[in-house]
Amino acid sequence: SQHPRDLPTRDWTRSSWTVHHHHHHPTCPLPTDASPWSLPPLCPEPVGDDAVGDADGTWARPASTDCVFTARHFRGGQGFSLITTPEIAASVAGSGALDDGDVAGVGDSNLAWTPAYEIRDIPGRDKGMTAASALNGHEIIMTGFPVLVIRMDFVNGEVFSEGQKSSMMDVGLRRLGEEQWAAVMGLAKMSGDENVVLDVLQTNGFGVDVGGVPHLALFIDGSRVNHDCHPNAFWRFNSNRMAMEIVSLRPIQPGEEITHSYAPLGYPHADRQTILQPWGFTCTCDLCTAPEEVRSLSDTRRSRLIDIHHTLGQAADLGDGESQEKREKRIGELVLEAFSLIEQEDLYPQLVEYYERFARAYLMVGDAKRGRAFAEETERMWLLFGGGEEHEYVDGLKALWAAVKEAEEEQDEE
Ligand SMILES: C[S@@+](CC[C@H](N)C(=O)[O-])C[C@H]1O[C@@H](n2cnc3c(N)ncnc32)[C@H](O)[C@@H]1O
Repeated sequence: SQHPRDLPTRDWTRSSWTVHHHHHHPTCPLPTDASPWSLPPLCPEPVGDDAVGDADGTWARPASTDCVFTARHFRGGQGFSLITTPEIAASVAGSGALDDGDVAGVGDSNLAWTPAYEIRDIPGRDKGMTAASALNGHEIIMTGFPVLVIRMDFVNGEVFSEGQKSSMMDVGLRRLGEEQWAAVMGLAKMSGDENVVLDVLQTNGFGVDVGGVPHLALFIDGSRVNHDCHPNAFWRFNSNRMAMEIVSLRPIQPGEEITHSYAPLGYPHADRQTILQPWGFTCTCDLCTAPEEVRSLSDTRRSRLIDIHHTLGQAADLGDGESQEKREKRIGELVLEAFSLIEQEDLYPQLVEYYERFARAYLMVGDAKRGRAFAEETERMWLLFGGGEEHEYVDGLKALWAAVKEAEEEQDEE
């Protein structure tokens, strides 16, 4: 994990949803028609340091070894290549995530539709995304579909040699045609790695979950969004639709640059720099270039907010031996202070996480009523930021509601 310490902040800008298998096909095609892959998967025999071969020279490819899968027709011909295990590829194919039928904006002939954004030159940052017209808060600015999705362990592991990885990535992209190849090669690169596709992926990849497993996803337009520590947008990924959305956090003026934070929100300056190191740039956003006294005030507030998060996580020990009333009062003070800090730092998206902290702190000292109230707020924020009922924290919320019910039952018994 990139987190420099045990920090509370959920990374809204790097969020993702996992594949749920509740897609319904309107028709029942023959099994042989069901495969979305337009080419046979490419499954080379791994020769990396961690590849397993048999001593007697015979070799059987382990079932969970990565292959290159390609769907050329994906999203009206954009095309899509996936480097992952056959099991995960089968779950993606079976979930209907690659069908174009019910994906808005694909395949319909609404020529009057114009995107809400433009890709433009931004001084000092090469290219960036700007608003084509005025936007409200919580508007979907862009829906993007990946050209390439690669299993993280394939990239980081040593089952395949570096040469094999490089050629598998090349093949995956080449199979999408000259236009997509050129578009990807034109994206920002930072490391100068001789595996150019890997360099592009490290500079522009979005960490997403597919089949509950970490993958890196590459989007052409989505790659042009620059980082800001006080962003006006965030992104989310829905693996049921293989779609990434960039969503406004607040009203945006026409021509204003659209940004999201590559790092989780809420960290002080030094931590942010550490987190951003893998991207290889020094952040020039307003918060990072603010006068020293402004920045240090912001850092103080952020550090204090993180402290409160830790303290509330151990609310069971808070004012040990004190009366329940005193402990609830102490929690109430910390909750109010956290609210004020979140407002001053404009960390509104962080509330989704802090509300759960507040709920759990109250439950820990046996205050089921306040616990329930903050659980409701947590759920409301998840629906808002997750984009509806299909958000990624469904299981987490179930656990939270179970804890609320347990506390309520205990109270009834008293
Ligand atoms: C994912 S790309 C963003 C789009 C990029 N500007 C382009 O022209 O394709 C990431 C790169 O953009 C630049 N960048 C993004 N946010 C920045 C920021 N806040 N300050 C300085 N450079 C930034 C860095 O060069 C970084 O490696």
